[in-house]
Amino acid sequence: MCKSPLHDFIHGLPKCEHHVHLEGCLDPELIFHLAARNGITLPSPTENPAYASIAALTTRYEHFTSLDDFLAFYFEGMAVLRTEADFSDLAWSYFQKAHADGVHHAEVFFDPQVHLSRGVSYKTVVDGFAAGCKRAEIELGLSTRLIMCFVRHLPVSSAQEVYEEFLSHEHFESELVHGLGWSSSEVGPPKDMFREIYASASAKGIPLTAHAGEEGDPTYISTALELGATRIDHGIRLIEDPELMKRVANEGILLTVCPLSNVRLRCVPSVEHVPVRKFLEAGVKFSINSDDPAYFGGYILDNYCAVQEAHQLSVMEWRIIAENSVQESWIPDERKAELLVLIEGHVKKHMVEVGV
Ligand code: HPA
Ligand SMILES: [Zn+2]
Repeated sequence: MCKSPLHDFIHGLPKCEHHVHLEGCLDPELIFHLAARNGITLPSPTENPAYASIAALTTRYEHFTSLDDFLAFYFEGMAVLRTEADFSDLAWSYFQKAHADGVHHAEVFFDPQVHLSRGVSYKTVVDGFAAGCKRAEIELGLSTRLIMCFVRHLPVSSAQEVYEEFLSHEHFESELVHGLGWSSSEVGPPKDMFREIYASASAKGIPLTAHAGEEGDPTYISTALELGATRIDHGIRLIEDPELMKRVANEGILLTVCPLSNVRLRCVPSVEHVPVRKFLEAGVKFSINSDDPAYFGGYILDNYCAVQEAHQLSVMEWRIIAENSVQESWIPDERKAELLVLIEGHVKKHMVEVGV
């Protein structure tokens, strides 16, 4: 909870989340619990003292030194997920928290390559996550979308395999998996490593996004756009290239900004340095998201609150953020219209309460 007089308004503001990795919702307690349930040996504390206890692991997460330092824990942690129930329980626990934070629509990432590499099938992963999504739609009234991410630290051939599996499944036809993205290590592997896959997916009209401009410079963003991404995950380093920033604003490309993630991964020294105001002034559309909430110290409302404490936004600025989040969601116009009505009603109610 933040100290802002707008806290209740921000809490109740209808939100869309576009950048959350379901595997990033696996908190230390659940890691230890699932390791025991599935008979999986976590790294021994002599190998890595962070695994000495739930408390030690939680404390270690407060000291990531970079994206890759975090990713080592993230990929190690997800090894405890084995059964369809593990995946559906994890998704359901995220959706309950998101719902409590005022989320009405959530587009959620998952990383099948990493699960396949340890013998868990694509079907187990997708069926489990999809069951969690369905439950959230029925029991909580959320709309949801699954976005499959390719990871940049594994060979392109592994991404190609999972892309073919995605195309061959009924999931593709039924749009159970709605869009594609890429994530993992940014600086190091070739910027355009997914060129062929993105060209093929673009030609099929599949919505595409990409992690870029988190640690990497703005050329990572321009490369992602050149390859067909119509949305950019993170993108905070866009402010270093004013010309590209104009293009992103003119084309209405959404940045899915994750303030607490940026601080924990040392991309910025504090939330004050996340260029929220510069983006608002330049007309760049962005949403505010949690990324890997179990690792970065907060879910979506914590991120909204951190932005409010750092940037003191007005009701009208929050309205713009909320409306842009709806407009750039990958949902039909009718659903957008429903969500825009909710936002308008929420703003009006607030105005009446404060006597404006
Ligand atoms: O913030 C991130 N960046 C890149 N890859 C990721 N995978 C999970 N979270 C992230
Ligand atoms: Zn991410």
